[in-house]
Amino acid sequence: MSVFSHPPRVVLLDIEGTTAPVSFVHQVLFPYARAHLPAVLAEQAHEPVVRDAVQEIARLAPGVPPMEQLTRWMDEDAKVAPLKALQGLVWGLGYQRGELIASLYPDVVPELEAWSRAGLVLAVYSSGSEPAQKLIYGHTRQGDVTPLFSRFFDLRVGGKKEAQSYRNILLETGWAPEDVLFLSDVTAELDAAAEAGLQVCQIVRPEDGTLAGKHHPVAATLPDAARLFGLPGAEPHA
Ligand SMILES: CSCCC(=O)C(=O)COP(=O)(O)O
Ligand SMILES: [Mg+2]
Repeated sequence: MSVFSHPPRVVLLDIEGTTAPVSFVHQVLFPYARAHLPAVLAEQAHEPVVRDAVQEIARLAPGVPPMEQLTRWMDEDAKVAPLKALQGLVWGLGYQRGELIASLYPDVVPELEAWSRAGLVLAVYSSGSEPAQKLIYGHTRQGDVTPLFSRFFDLRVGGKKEAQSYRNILLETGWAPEDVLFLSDVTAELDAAAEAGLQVCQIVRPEDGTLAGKHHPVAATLPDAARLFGLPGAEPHA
């Protein structure tokens, strides 16, 4: 039974650590981007995504060679738009060549399908660029699951640790804050979303070694979150 009085109508989902294993992002996606970025930057300099990213790098880090700055950001796991745009471009090539296939936690697709069937609105908010989000959900081991999602939000609405970003999402969609449940593994993101009035739940995946915070409800899987928040589930609720 739910301990919450207002069942959410919208579920906004983080990706890394919430729907996709941290190990997949850090041991497969990030190294793939690191290996292929220099060639893509050199060979596709004329592409608008590359041109815009290089311009933005020059604005953010004047005088630093683009690849040097990108390497710094990758070392820091910085969530910056030009890096995220270029990583998305590289991953696109990887999925196209059949060198990448996206891994999601096993509970994710069945649960999202159950939520979608029940009429919940599903949306993504990740630091990964919108094209990168569509790629990951478009190339999962279970096939293309992008149709489950109505909206895709990335750093263009702002950083995930800032309350204003969540307010921007509410403004853009017209969603009422209390109707939206935000799921993430990162407590600072949940703090920001809660400040904007959203309902929040931390996804603490034991296999990722995520540490549970003290201030928000915690669930180990999406079905656990469904039980906590009174959402319909793929698994019958006890
Ligand atoms: C689109 S999958 C790669 C996600 C990514 O680049 C990243 O930095 C993780 O961000 P998230 O906000 O999903 O934790
Ligand atoms: Mg995350």
